[in-house]
Amino acid sequence: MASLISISATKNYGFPSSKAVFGDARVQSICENNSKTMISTKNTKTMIVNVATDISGNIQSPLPKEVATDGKLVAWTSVQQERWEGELVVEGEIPKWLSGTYLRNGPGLWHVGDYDFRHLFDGYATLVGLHFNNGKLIMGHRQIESDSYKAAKTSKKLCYREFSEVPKHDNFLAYIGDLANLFSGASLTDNANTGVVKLADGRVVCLTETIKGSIVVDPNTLETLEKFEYSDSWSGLIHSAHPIVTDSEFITLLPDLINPGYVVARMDPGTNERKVIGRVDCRGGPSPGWVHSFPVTEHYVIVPEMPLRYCAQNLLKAEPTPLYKFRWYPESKGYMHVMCKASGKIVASVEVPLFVTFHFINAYEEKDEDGRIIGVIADCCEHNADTTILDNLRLQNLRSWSGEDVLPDARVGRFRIPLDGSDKGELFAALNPDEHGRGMDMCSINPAFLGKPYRYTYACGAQRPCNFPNTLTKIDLINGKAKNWYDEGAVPSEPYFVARPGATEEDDGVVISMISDKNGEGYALILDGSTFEEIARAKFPYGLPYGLHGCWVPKN
Ligand SMILES: CC(=O)/C=C/C=C(C)/C=C/C1=C(C)CCCC1(C)C
Ligand SMILES: CC(/C=C/C=O)=C\C=C\C=O
Ligand SMILES: [Fe+2]
Repeated sequence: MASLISISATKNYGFPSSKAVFGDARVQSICENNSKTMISTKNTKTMIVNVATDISGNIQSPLPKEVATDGKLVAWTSVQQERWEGELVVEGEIPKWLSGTYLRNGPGLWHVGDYDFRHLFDGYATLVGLHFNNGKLIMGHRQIESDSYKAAKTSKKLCYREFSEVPKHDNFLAYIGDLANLFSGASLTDNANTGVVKLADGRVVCLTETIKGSIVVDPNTLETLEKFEYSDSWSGLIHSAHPIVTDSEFITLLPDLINPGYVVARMDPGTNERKVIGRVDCRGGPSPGWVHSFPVTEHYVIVPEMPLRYCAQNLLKAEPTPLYKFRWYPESKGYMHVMCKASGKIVASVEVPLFVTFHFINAYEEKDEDGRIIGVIADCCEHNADTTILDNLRLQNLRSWSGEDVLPDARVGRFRIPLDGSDKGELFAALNPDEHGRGMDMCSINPAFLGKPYRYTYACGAQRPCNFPNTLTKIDLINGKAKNWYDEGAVPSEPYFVARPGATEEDDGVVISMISDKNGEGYALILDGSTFEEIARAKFPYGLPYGLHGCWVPKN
């Protein structure tokens, strides 16, 4: 395993050295000082790794140790150690133009001491970086140093409210205190485990659904730099985990739990100040629908009002409910609202069939022959209005798969929202879901097509039977066809499209994914965006846990 790592050359720090064996590769020397370990191998190359500590603060071996996984999938197993960095051996050829860093964030550590978390979304954030340069690939991973993670490490217990986990109280007074802290936001997690975005001003921010869980990181070292604090006076505690981020724009959606509705806000590059674009009141009740993501078109922000709504009673509960902090309100119906980016005015608000989605894929404006905008198309990974997907993502379910086909069906849900004043919109499958095995989530597109008519999306699909999306799929929304990549027993993470500089075709680029394979190992996979064939892969020193979303930081 370790022999697959070609170790990168660095300067000699001149520390005293000793001999050791590095996996099955002969290590000539290991030099240690406080926090850095320098490892040299026969071929004179050297790698710097940081001394790793586990969640209890115990020093772990700085070396990538043999994976204690009994050769089984590690996608749902806590990361082996706090951090690691080294060069990977590349099989195949990484295009020389691919120059920059792919960052992927996600929950990667699901326990504090002996206590095991229950839901995928509870895990402490693990940031993985793939640094591409001139056909070479250096990988690193590192835990994000949120207050929540640091407090758990120090006190050896859960200290903040995570997605489904709530700290235990010693007595009734402590419980009352915790409730007060829930309303002030003090007890909410800042565990930024959902995604990572590169802002137009260059800052790289890890995010989750709590506003306080926005953390600035260094894309090169993966180091936690500081909290991202908004300088405006918006007092809400939560936001969409997926803002719209481009080289010029940052748009976010703030659900209002007190006066059910959503505030749409923009933040200019170089500032931390959100400025309100507009507000939309909910049409159903009693609270706003969960809004993990939302799409935009060139002129509009699309605000989804999903019948799976935030639920005050469930927020107060100490034990997870089947729908966690949410409740399914089919009688409240589902709606799609269209807000003009320039004026903040609502130009359409339509009732749509019931839907369940985490991720919108893209949206665009439909025009008539005279070029007049007549409607909006908004595509999402839609779970057939079935909320069971949320409970499927419980770790016990993910870890205990015994071969049955238990992944609920999903499709590319396409909303058609008329802009002619009609009060109903449509929702239908954009292509036959069998094309992608009736599994569909964790999507990406060519970012140049954000908000515009587009043809391709990349996502995770299904080869059944399965309990989790297990393929990578390239979907052609014009021809209604999908091409699928599959490695038996493996779990691939979000396929992320990076366009070739100067490309004119929408799918001219590469697709990057990280794979947890059935043997407990893992690798970075590079597919050609056009043919969807593998062009390169590079094995990790050990398998990594599943991660959610990524971003691309080009080398400047
Ligand atoms: C990982 C992921 O995709 C989603 C994470 C969501 C989180 C951490 C949600 C946290 C919440 C609380 C701690 C209380 C308030 C409600 C809610 C936003 C669900
Ligand atoms: C991983 C996932 C759903 C998979 C089901 O098909 C959802 C992740 C949501 C948060 O980012
Ligand atoms: Fe997400």
